[in-house]
Amino acid sequence: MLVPAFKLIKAAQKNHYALGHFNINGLNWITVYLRTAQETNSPVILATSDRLVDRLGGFQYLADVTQYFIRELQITIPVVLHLDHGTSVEHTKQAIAAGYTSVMFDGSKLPIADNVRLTKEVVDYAHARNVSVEAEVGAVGGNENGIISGIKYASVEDAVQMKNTGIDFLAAALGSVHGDYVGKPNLNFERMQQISQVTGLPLVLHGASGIPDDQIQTAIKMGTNKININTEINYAWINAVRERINRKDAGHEPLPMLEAGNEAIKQMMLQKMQQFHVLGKANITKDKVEENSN
Ligand SMILES: O=C(O)C[C@@H](O)[C@H](O)C(=O)COP(=O)(O)O
Ligand SMILES: [Zn+2]
Repeated sequence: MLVPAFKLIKAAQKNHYALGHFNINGLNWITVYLRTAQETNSPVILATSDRLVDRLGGFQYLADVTQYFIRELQITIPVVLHLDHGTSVEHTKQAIAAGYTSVMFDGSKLPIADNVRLTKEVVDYAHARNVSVEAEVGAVGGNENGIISGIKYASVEDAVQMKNTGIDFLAAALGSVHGDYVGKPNLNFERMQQISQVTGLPLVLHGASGIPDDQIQTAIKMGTNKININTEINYAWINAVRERINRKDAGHEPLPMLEAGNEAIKQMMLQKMQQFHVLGKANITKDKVEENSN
């Protein structure tokens, strides 16, 4: 069942766990995520990063193929199809028109006034169509050739301004980095808790690959209810496929190689969902979804 994130994120907030947000990098990712979430009776967020949407086939293809697999694989757990790091208001509208049930508008590179104004436009458009919205304040860092740059810690004031747009969840950047960390992550948990308490919003942790378990647990305690994972899943896939290809008996059939990658995605996803305490939580959220779907 494809659903918006409204009820799922509220259930996570109320019950102190985090939804897993897993990025799609090809069709295999979609089927493995759906099957693993179904097998474990867990709600799941499938996300496509705006920077990759065209290369993956476009919004309509991604929405249609996800719906197709949900039907064919008889998936009954709640599934959110989310636009990750939407780069423009126009793209969030295109994703919604294609059937995405949740969108992120990423205005983190803009001055806060512009970020707030454009996010509000997205919220008005999305909510009128029963689609949930994530926004970002501060900026998540990036790793470019081993050099970390672009980290900007979110302020409480910016978070409050963003809350007033009516968003459903907030990526308050507090020291996390997309891709590999150099040294230890330096997250500001005190600010995280403050933003959570002052805004009352469920928080989103981007760049969660490579963050040690104790910090993930602290983030959940401080109000994080959605955790984004991409890099670690991709490394798991790459390493498994590489190992399978390099075997002496590798042969020439691509499928066993891809299947080794699928299994690695599954194991990493399971590990993350266990860490986020979301395993088996589909019923809490499913009841809420059904209760509120009219
Ligand atoms: O790579 C993308 O474009 C998606 C990621 O930014 C995702 O939103 C995310 O935050 C995952 O972080 P990672 O696990 O450090 O790649
Ligand atoms: Zn991200």
